[in-house]
Amino acid sequence: MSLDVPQIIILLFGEIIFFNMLWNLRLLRQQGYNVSPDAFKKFKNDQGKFNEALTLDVEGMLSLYEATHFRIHGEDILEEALTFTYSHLELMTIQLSPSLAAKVNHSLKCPLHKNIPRLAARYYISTYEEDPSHDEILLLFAKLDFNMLQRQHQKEVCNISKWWKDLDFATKLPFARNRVVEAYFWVLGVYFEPQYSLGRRIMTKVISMTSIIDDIYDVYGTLEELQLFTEAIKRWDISCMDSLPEYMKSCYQALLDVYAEIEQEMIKEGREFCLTYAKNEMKILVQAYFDEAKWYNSNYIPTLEEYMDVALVSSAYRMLTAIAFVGMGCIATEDVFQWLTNNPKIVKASTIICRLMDDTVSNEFEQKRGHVASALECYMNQHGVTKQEAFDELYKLVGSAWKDINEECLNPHEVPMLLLTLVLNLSRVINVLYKDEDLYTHSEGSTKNDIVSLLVNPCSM
Ligand SMILES: CC(C)=CCC/C(C)=C/COP(=O)(O)OP(=O)(O)O
Repeated sequence: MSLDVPQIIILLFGEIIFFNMLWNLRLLRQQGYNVSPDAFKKFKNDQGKFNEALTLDVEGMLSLYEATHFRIHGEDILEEALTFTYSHLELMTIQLSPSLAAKVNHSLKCPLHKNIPRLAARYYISTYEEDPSHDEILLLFAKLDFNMLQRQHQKEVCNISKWWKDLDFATKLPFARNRVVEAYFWVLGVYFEPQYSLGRRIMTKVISMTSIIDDIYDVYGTLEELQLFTEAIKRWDISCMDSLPEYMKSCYQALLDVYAEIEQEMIKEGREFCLTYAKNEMKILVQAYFDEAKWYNSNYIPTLEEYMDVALVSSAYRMLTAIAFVGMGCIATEDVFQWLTNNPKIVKASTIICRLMDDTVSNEFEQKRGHVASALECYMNQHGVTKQEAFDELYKLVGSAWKDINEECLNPHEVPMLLLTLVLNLSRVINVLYKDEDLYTHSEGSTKNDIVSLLVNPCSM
């Protein structure tokens, strides 16, 4: 390989400059500072391509790759940098030491920005330990902190599992998914810090109930039964239980009980106003579930636009955002809930990521079992294209939604960043659970491993 002068300069002196710039971009963007990526232009050659010499610096390439995930709309240079780094890093792994290859593969599979923070921390502790230059004290504190908090998480998940077992849905509703620990894992992705224990309890219970309700609509209920169920939830009154078929009664009762429990907690905090918003989001969600059931029962395939109007709601991510805010204490004011009700861009983006990633990976399984046409079928039917073409188009929409999220996380923010982080974290959970397949429903493989690493195995001391 012949190198030109700028390439040789990069080789000799560039590593430090290269490294610093990449770290800075990621770290500053992470903190909301809108720094420009234009400085990367100097790493391009006369043909406007990234200098091949950069590939000699694997750590630098990895940092550049990680930084590209913070790109916003119009940042073509970061788009090119992503293609450049991804393709080279993928090829390079065979020549690297096993530990560096593992690190690169891990990043390619799940970049830092799109990973669940608690999983990223657990992984980082283990790779940091392997680094011979690690600081012993720092490592010890990191492990102690991880293990102490893990003990708290273990107690929480034990208590929630007891509640779940007492409901006995495994016997009463055997067609439904039984996923309370997976639901808690989902919530750990949203907030893991010790002070959000109540939020985790509330949110895990709501996800577990939503999972059952989703299966009632998707798998089991007849249209007439679903109409009764939808009306009962909209009226939110225990007397409606009499009108429901037997198998729905225990679910309806449990749903009302969960929200009554939330109400008691909110009364203690003087934040009863949350309940109106939280219940309203659940009512809007079940109406969307019912609309999809009607489409399915009449074999109707909507256009993508028509489908998305309903399916973004049925992704449940706006409802879940409201529930996540309920557990955040006084920072989640009534104005914040009002903001959420107006479907802000960042929340819409997270619902797009949730819906499209779910639809593209669950498609075959769900269609075989019987399910409303997914975004894939809607797009294929509307545009007369192949499944792969539809998949590519929908993935572009997911990429665009991530840029919206990144943009909305830049300063200044409409609502506190602490709350926007929950929306970002919800999107990260989807990226982990719905990347290649539906790992929430089929949780026996990598989800089980992730759950074991967060909730069962402490860091070895
Ligand atoms: C985000 C929440 C509330 C999670 C609860 C569990 C759930 C409904 C997962 C999606 O299941 P699915 O893939 O069957 O969803 P859908 O039927 O909407 O495609």
